[in-house]
Amino acid sequence: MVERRKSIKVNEALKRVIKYAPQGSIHYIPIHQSYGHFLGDDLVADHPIPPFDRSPYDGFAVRSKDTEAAASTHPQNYEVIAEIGAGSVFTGKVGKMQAVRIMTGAQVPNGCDAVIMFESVKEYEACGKRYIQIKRRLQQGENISFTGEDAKSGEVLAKKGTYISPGIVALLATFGYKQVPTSKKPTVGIIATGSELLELDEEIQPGKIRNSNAYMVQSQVIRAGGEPYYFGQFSDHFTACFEQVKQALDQVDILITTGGVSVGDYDYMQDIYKELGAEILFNKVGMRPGSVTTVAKKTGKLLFGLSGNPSACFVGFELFTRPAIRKFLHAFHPLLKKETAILGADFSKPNPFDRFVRGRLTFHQGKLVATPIGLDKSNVVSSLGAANVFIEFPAGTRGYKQGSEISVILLDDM
Ligand SMILES: Nc1nc2c(c(=O)[nH]1)N[C@H]1C(S)=C(S)[C@@H](COP(=O)(O)OP(=O)(O)OC[C@H]3O[C@@H](n4cnc5c(N)ncnc54)[C@H](O)[C@@H]3O)O[C@H]1N2
Ligand code: MOO
Ligand SMILES: [Mg+2]
Repeated sequence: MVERRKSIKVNEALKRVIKYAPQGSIHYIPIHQSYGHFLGDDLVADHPIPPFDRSPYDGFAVRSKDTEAAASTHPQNYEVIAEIGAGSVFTGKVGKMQAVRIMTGAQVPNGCDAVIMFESVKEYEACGKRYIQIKRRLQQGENISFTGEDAKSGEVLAKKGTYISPGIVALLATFGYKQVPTSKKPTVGIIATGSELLELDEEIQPGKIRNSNAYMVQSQVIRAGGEPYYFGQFSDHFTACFEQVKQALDQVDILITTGGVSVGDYDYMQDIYKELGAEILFNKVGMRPGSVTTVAKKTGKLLFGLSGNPSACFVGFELFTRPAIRKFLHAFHPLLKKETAILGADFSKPNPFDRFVRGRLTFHQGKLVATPIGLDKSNVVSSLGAANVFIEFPAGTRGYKQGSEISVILLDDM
């Protein structure tokens, strides 16, 4: 008799995954490798930015009070007593009706409180001295980038768990993080099962197909922030698969298998979990595709039994494995990122369960538009290439018209 499985809701399944998903350790890595990791600690400004009052222009630094009388009909003259480029500091004293020639990025000399651009002054020489002429009054603080106006000392500029984007790398460099505290990426083992699977360089044979899941899942792991480790593909033999799963689990933080999770005669994954002594968190979810997605836990590690069907495998990974990887990484937002979009085409199927339709999200006249792509079956591979979202059709609904507001899950969420 075929086993009857108890189906649970997607949210409940996700709750169980998040509850048991472990978190990884924090370690230091060189800054040039930090892009794409997650911050393992708050990024705190340990000094103000800019660290000194500086000039945002190439021009002349003056004392604004010396320009009080300046007007187009009444130009004032200032002696240029020094010249400083970025990186140099003028340590002398700037006196009444004096100016310092200053370049963008240089520290404003003590006593000066305004900068005027080259283009706004007239330069001339007299008796071997250099002068400028100013024809308007300058405000105190005019054209000065003040100490701390960009970031104050002690300010938390990015919280632990923030994704390290190129902008975060700029901040890390600004504050001297040659080594960056990051969450260790989980090693995610991948095992493909199926006696029908051909290696990629094998010719197509009757009844056989090439193994696409293993490679698809490896790239999904990388996109989610994990480190994939591929153990290879194995025929549907209980002992061989059991031994491989058992060995692999010792070597990784998270283990993914594809195929063999349904109720077929050669679907051994449930038996493997049993033999391992793993506790099954769920083995049926009220969703399509991916209803057979199974998650088990063993000695603090999660085992994801993803479907063999490519689209079901893809969806099962994004819905359940990605959040577990993000939790391992201490990500600030481990859960899926959603947006509201306008449906780009009619979707007439009934939805007796939560449906996750591969879709393409685009902008149209300032709005997000999500359009289902191609074939919507769980065994297809052709609609995966163009998908950048899942369009969510909740259980108990039917007949969505083009233009309806729908919720989408972002696949490229960083
Ligand atoms: N009697 C029932 N039959 C099925 C049920 C059910 O509830 N009762 N569920 C169906 C659903 S839904 C799905 S999804 C599949 C899940 O099957 P498995 O996860 O057990 O996967 P397999 O049987 O091993 O393979 C399914 C399908 O996918 C192809 N496959 C497998 N591995 C790969 C790979 N690495 N790359 C590409 N394609 C792969 C395989 O050849 C099969 O065609 O079960 C339904 N059946
Ligand atoms: O697990 Mo299946 O994908 O629902 O078609
Ligand atoms: Mg099967």
